[in-house]
Amino acid sequence: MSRDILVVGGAGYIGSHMVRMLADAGHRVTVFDNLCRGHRDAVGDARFIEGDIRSSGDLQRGFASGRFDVVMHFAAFAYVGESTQQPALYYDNNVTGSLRLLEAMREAGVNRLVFSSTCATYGDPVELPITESHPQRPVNPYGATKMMVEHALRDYGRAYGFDSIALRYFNAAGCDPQGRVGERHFPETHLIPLALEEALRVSTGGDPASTGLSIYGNDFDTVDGTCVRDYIHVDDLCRAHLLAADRLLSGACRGAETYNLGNGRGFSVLEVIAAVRRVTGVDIRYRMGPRRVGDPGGLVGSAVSAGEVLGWQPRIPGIDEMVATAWRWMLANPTRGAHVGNGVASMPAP
Ligand SMILES: NC(=O)c1ccc[n+]([C@@H]2O[C@H](COP(=O)([O-])OP(=O)(O)OC[C@H]3O[C@@H](n4cnc5c(N)ncnc54)[C@H](O)[C@@H]3O)[C@@H](O)[C@H]2O)c1
Ligand SMILES: O=c1ccn([C@@H]2O[C@H](COP(=O)(O)OP(=O)(O)O[C@H]3O[C@H](CO)[C@@H](O)[C@H](O)[C@H]3O)[C@@H](O)[C@H]2O)c(=O)[nH]1
Repeated sequence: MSRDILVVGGAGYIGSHMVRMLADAGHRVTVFDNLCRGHRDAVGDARFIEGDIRSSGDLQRGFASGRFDVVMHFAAFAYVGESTQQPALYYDNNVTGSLRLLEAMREAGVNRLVFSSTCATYGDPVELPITESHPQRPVNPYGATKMMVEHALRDYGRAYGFDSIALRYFNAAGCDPQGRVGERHFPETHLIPLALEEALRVSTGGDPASTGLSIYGNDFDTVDGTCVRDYIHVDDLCRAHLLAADRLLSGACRGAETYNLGNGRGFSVLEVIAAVRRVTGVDIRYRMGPRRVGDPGGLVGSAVSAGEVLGWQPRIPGIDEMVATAWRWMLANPTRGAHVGNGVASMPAP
């Protein structure tokens, strides 16, 4: 059945993949985004409202423009490192912005939300794989902001009959296998696209003075000392959102629920670089650098609950396949649309 879905932050990396998947599934999609880190052309043919979630006025305008069955909320700042340097930016955008969105939803009588949460809410794991009941003790401001929104969702569920599903993603990776959208962060901070940029640079004979990729620490208690993360394909994440929306619409979710989304398998930074070498055939260079503040050593998730309750299973679990989808997109879009990019490090008040 076709539904009206509001995708907040739909011009960003994961959001733009979601927009494609919703449209492919026959839903009517409206995107609300202030384009501070997203791209207007990533939204495709979907209806677009330019607005900031920190502005109640912008949100009222957005909700007045239609009736929405479900809201999917991707809008946030999402860099662990940046959050340790500029926490104010993160509390303002991720917490204040999300609270304004919840209030605007209440005012508009829309009470179904799928929220992008993160494994960064767990902090340093006390046991692996991490299940949803693992203690949440975030070790960086980014994780703290997402945990605060989860708490608000629980309280809204109890008090206001507000139904929500928070999906705690592990590390999003890859691009649309059909090559329609990709990952376009400026500057890029994520490991896989950075390694692929390096492969592209080497294979096209670019800047020989480049020092290559820096690995943030090799003294963690992991298989080879570098950080281990559970990478999950962006389309698998988006499919979980479709299933979560179905669950909300069926009335089966009452209050706030949370599910991990990961593959249950971790890869170290060195193993990711090895995968990038296999896929691209390029011997990319790297150097060992210091740890990045706020990085836990190993994060691997259990997504058993998402399987049991949502019926979700990853379809692209292999690291090489994930990397290959991102590499194909990068080869086809070597500048990643930088001419229409923005990606400013801060943004003005709404
Ligand atoms: N990328 C990952 O590995 C990952 C992992 C776990 C959770 N998440 C979460 O998933 C969501 C999407 O992540 P992403 O990697 O696609 O990020 P992204 O930066 O590519 O996309 C975020 C989008 O939100 C928009 N936005 C930001 N602040 C806004 C505001 N105040 N008002 C309106 N729009 C605003 C940006 O312009 C951008 O289009 C985030 O909430 C992030 O915390 C991401
Ligand atoms: O140049 C680099 C970039 C990253 N890393 C390491 O690679 C791993 C992955 O880093 P990155 O790709 O930056 O992702 P994370 O910092 O793990 O954060 C992502 O994944 C989180 C879930 O784990 C999400 O919540 C965040 O939004 C998302 O940015 C980490 O161990 C980093 O220390 C390096 O060694 N060198």
